[in-house]
Amino acid sequence: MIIDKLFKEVEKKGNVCVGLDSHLEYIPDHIKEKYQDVDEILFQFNKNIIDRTMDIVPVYKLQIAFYEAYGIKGLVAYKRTIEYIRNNGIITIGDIKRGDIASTAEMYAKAHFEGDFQVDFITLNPYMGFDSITPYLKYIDKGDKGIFVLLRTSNPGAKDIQYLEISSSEDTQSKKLYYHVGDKLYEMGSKYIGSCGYSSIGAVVGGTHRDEAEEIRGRYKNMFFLIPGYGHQGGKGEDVALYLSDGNGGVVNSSRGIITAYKSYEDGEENYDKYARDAVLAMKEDIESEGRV
Ligand SMILES: O=c1ccn([C@@H]2O[C@H](COP(=O)(O)O)[C@@H](O)[C@H]2O)c(=O)[nH]1
Repeated sequence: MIIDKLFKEVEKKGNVCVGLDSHLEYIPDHIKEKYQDVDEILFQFNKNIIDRTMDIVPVYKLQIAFYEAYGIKGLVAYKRTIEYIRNNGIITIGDIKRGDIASTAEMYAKAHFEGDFQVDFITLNPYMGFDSITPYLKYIDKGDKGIFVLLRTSNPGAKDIQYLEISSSEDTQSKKLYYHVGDKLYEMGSKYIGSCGYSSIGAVVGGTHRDEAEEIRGRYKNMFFLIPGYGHQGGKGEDVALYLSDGNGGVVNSSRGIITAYKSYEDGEENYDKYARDAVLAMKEDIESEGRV
C-alpha cells in the first residue's frame, strides 16, 4: 500500500516534506534569464531543488494553485515536476484541496489519480460531506493511492468554523467540528490500514497549533498526518513533533521556508538549491532533536 511506502521512506529519510510552491517571484533571475517559457523556468527551478534534496526527502508536495496561476504552461510544469519526482521513485502529494458532489468528485479523482496529473496522494476538503470523499475510495482500494483530508488547518481562520462545538444525532455530548470530521475519517480509514499500522486515509493537521496536538495524536493512532505550517507560518520542531509517533506517523511540510531559504544569503541566487538542502537538513535536525515521541 502507498502508506507503507511513505512510512518506509520516512524511516529512512526523516519527516520533511518539501513544498514546491514555486511562485515566479521566488525564482532567481539567472533561471528566468536562461529559459524563456514559464513551464521551463518553473520545471528547471524545481528539478534543481529535487536533485539536491531527494536523498533526504521522503515526499514532495505541490500546491497546484502555484501552477494554475500560470495557465496552461504552469500546468505543464506541474505535470513535468510530478513525473520527474515519481520517475525517481519518490512520493508526490498533489495539494488540490478538492471537495464537491460525488459525480464531480469522480472526475477529480480521475484527473489526479490517472493521466497527466497523476500523483500518489491528494488533499481533500471534507466540508461538503463524506459523499464528496467516497468517489476516491476505489483508487485507495487498489492500494497505490492515498488521501489527506483537511481536519484542522494551520491558518488563524481555522478557529472560525473547525473549532465550533456541535453535537450530532449520534453523540450525546458536543465536540469540536474537526473531531466529528476526524472520527468519521478514522472509521473510513480502518479499511485501508497497511502493514505499517497507518491508513492510506490520512489527515491534514496544522503544525501551528500545539494545544490539541497530543489529543489529536492519541485519538487517531492509525492516522498518518500531513502537517503544514512549519517555518513561515510559525510552527517549530517542538510543535510539529507532538503530532508524530515514534518519529513516524506524519510528514511536516515547509514550502517558502525551503525554496526561498537562499534569499538570506549574499551568494544565494546562484546556490539556491544548496540553501534549500541546508534548510531541509536544519528542519530535519529541529524535528529530530525533539526525540522520537
Ligand atoms: O492547513 C493547511 C493546509 C495546507 N497548507 C498548504 O501548505 C503549504 C504551506 O506553505 P508555507 O510556505 O510552508 O507556509 C501551502 O501550500 C499551503 O497551501 C497550509 O499551509 N495549511
